[in-house]
Amino acid sequence: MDERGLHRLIGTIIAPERLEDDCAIIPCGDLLMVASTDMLHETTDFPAGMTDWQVGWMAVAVTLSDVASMGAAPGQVLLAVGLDRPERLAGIMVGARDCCAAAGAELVGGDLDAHRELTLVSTGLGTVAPEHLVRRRGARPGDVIAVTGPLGEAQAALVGYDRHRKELLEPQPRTKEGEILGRAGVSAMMDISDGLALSLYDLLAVNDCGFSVDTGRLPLPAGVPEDEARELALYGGGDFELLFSAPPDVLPVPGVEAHVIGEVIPERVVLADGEPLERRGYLHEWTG
Ligand SMILES: Nc1ncnc2c1ncn2[C@@H]1O[C@H](COP(=O)(O)OP(=O)(O)O)[C@@H](O)[C@H]1O
Ligand SMILES: Cc1ncc(C[n+]2csc(CCOP(=O)(O)OP(=O)(O)O)c2C)c(N)n1
Ligand SMILES: [Mg+2]
Ligand SMILES: [Mg+2]
Ligand SMILES: [Mg+2]
Repeated sequence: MDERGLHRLIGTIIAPERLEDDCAIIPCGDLLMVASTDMLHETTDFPAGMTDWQVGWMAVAVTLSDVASMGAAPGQVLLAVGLDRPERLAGIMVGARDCCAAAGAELVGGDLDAHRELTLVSTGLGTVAPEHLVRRRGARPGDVIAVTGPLGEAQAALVGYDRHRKELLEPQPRTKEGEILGRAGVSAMMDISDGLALSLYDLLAVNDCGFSVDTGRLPLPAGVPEDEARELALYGGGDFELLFSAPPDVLPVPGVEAHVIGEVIPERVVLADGEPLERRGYLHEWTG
């Protein structure tokens, strides 16, 4: 069983539309509030050699990336820390604060507990005008598909390409880009935490159309042989670029690096170079 299967179970207990986007969407006066919460663990998310500052940074970055994917402006972050050793706390909190500051967000609260395995849960809030909200649903045939930067760099670092360690350990949430893209009128958006292929299948699940990618157009990690780089770009996790669709005349968007990688098609399939794309990537799994 993997997390997507268990999401279907959650969708029988709370409204399944609640699971369709990277964030929950909550009315907030004339605006909408978006809210994301994400859990990270030492063994699955913090590679050996990572500093405490980087641990705090990453925990905030992953949740602000979800806020950005809705077209929202980042606002507040709360960080719950299940702490294995007290001497780690200061570094973690400073990393979290610095990531908030870099994105224009504020660290306003959290929780603290003793825990055998270092476990961080970050909650991010943002706001957006209803007309600028972007959801995963909304892609239309004829739209282009684009991403905000190179894919596969985090996974490249995990398989030994040390030049990409900074991208793995200090992911940059695309908060500025998300807000600009929301105002520019992109039709659907999400962040790519689990790899491009899985993300395209997540979009497929909530849209009435399909997605066709030209692998020759993927922005690849530098310094990696091309075949391996393409594999990392399609299936590697931990990148945190934004994936979006938009009517072709929306691009280019000033202030946003956008790489067009394909187009939205009427058929409900995900294709790479005209062939069905494998549905695999970074998934939490339960054995037994
Ligand atoms: N245990 C849960 N209970 C309720 N909603 C959940 C739960 N886990 C995930 N979700 C919701 O499902 C959606 C997708 O979550 P997830 O796959 O973690 O997205 P992301 O990769 O963007 O963090 C989000 O809207 C999230 O709030
Ligand atoms: C050991 C290890 N593998 C991979 C990564 C890269 N990475 C960071 S977060 C993440 C996936 C996103 O985490 P998840 O808990 O799935 O969050 P969500 O998709 O809900 O945002 C990955 C693959 C990592 N940091 N450490
Ligand atoms: Mg996401
Ligand atoms: Mg999540
Ligand atoms: Mg994930």
